[in-house]
Amino acid sequence: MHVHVNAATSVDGKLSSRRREQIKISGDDDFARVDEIRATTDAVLVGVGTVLADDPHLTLDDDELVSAREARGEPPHPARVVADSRARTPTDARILDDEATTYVLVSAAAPADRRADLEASGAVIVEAGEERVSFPEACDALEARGVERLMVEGGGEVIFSLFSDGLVDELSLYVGSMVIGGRDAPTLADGDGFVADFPSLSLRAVERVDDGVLLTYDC
Ligand SMILES: NC(=O)C1=CN([C@@H]2O[C@H](COP(=O)(O)OP(=O)(O)OC[C@H]3O[C@@H](n4cnc5c(N)ncnc54)[C@H](OP(=O)(O)O)[C@@H]3O)[C@@H](O)[C@H]2O)C=CC1
Ligand SMILES: Nc1nc(O)c(N)c(N[C@@H]2O[C@H](COP(=O)(O)O)[C@@H](O)[C@H]2O)n1
Repeated sequence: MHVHVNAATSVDGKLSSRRREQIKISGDDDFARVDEIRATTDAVLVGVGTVLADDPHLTLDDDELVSAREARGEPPHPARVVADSRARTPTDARILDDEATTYVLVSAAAPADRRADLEASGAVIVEAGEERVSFPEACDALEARGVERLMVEGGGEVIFSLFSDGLVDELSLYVGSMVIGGRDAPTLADGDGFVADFPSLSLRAVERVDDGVLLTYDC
């Protein structure tokens, strides 16, 4: 499986503010670029923190990209995936509408009633891990369901775990020209942080996009 992480940060590396509310960091051209990456993937993954904070939809905005996928014999939108160890995703979350398949990755510790509620709301439950979602197991389970190309849109907890598990193949990072600040504001890679064996990336491209910079790395 190819795992492509895409995110937008402020100059100081923040994904959003300390209020953990969605902030428009990207400009129009960068959002169009994100749509194009989504269009080439089989599934788009976020953590439950992003679902609770942003209530994202994770489908394609551009109808021409939808038509091109259909012409290739693919579903109109990539599947949506949420890493949600205890099945906390709200049943009225936008990712649970019927526009695309939605996988909810849970751990063995997820309560049975919450799993049933999410299944009744259209989710496909995939168990991977004991207390917390195990991404290596989850990737195998998604691959068995036909997901070869996985895009990850955040947030910082999930991105850290994927780097920690050595699962990231590619990173595209849009750095917008704003300062957000805040010691408690989420950053590109949160979690416990590394103290040794820091993942070292290989810079492939640097490009000006909108009023910011797009950095592309092989990982
Ligand atoms: N600018 C940008 O590009 C983006 C910004 N954001 C912003 O980021 C913030 C949300 O980020 P964040 O709070 O880090 O949330 P995440 O989206 O990273 O979700 C974190 C949650 O995912 C669950 N999870 C399940 N398995 C794992 C695992 N193996 N490793 C890590 N987490 C796991 C955990 O909850 P549990 O234990 O219950 O499973 C955890 O609390 C919001 O403010 C949002 O607006 C988000 C995406 C993109
Ligand atoms: N690329 C990018 N730039 C920003 O400025 C952002 N705030 C985000 N956030 C991500 O986009 C998701 C919203 O997706 P929908 O438009 O609802 O499909 C959000 O949840 C973050 O993952 N991304």
